[in-house]
Amino acid sequence: MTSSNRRVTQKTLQSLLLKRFGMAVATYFMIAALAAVALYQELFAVSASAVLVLLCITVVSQLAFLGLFVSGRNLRLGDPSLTEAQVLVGLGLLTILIAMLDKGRGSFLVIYPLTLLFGMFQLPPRVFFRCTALAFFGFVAINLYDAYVFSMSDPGIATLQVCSLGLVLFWLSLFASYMQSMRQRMRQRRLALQAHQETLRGMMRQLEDLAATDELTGLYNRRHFLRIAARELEGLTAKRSHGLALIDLDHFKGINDKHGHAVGDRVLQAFAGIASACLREGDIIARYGGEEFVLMVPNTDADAFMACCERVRLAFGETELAGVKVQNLSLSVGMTLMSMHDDLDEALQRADQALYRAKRTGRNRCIATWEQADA
Ligand SMILES: Nc1nc2c(ncn2[C@@H]2O[C@H](COP(=O)(O)OP(=O)(O)OP(=O)(O)O)[C@@H](O)[C@H]2O)c(=O)[nH]1
Repeated sequence: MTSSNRRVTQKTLQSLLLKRFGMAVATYFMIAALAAVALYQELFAVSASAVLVLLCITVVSQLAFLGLFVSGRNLRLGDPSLTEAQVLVGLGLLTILIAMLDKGRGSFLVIYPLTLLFGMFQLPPRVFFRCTALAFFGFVAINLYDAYVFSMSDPGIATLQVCSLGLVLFWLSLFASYMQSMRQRMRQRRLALQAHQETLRGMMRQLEDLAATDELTGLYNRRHFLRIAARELEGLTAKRSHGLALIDLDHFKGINDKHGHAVGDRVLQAFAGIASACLREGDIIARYGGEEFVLMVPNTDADAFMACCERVRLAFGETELAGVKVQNLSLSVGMTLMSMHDDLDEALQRADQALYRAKRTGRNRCIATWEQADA
């Protein structure tokens, strides 16, 4: 991943985490409103100033989280979402709030599952179970303490509250682990699907290559050449020209007749290798059919194009096949230049006429249409 990509991903993650943090803060506001109602109804066993101290602790804890998110320090931690820490702080504050209450505890118990919901999709099942256990034992501890100091107002209701909280939290743990396994399965399916897509894309690429390539020589085939040559011609500007050449191996029938078809094939392959080695990246060579090839050299002029074709001709003349002595290998070339608004078929015809002239005047030579015009 590039550093700019990483930065974009981190920014998206941070804004998502800040949104979630905003939701948590909104929940704190709602609980504070509920606590205010309880205070008004005189349901607290402690003074209003003790409740105020708890409120201040809550504000400080949330400001600490906000500071971590805004400064980006959370990104240096193992879990940048700080989910476990936020859930634990939430559960701790809630347990203290409940401990401060006298009769209204039952109403605040529903906030335990609400707090735990924040961690349900994020926390691993083991950690989630630990959080629910802490919430449960925190509440049990409050009641045990009340019993110890003989301040339990209604032991029956307290027992019922402990049991119902235990039940709800146990169910929540099971549900969380079920949700996690569902997510895991979905992620595995998505990965498998991505792998299938990649294989399909690879197969498509192979098919495209096969459809564009001549099997024997590995060069482009005629159909593909015509397609890319037309595209190159479209992009041609007024002051530039492309070179187009038809290349025909001389007396190829004789090679086949004398050495056999297999050797003829090797000569065709040797030509493909030599021509590719002589050309530059961007030059387009293709098998036009039989022992005939077509070459397009983009953005060239008469001299440079002639030099290029001569290079191929001379290199092919020096070809040696391992294990067979094929003598006098040569080729003839018909060349033309294409300018803007030129027609590809017409240019191919011009090159063909030049090739015909090269054959007629003795083979093993490059003849250009502009030379015909000069002559
Ligand atoms: N080995 C082999 N031969 C091929 C292939 N395709 C075409 N040929 C042969 O190439 C020969 C071309 O012969 P001609 O068109 O008479 O041309 P030439 O013998 O090269 O004569 P000039 O072009 O006039 O120099 C034919 O015998 C075809 O059978 C191929 O894929 N492999």
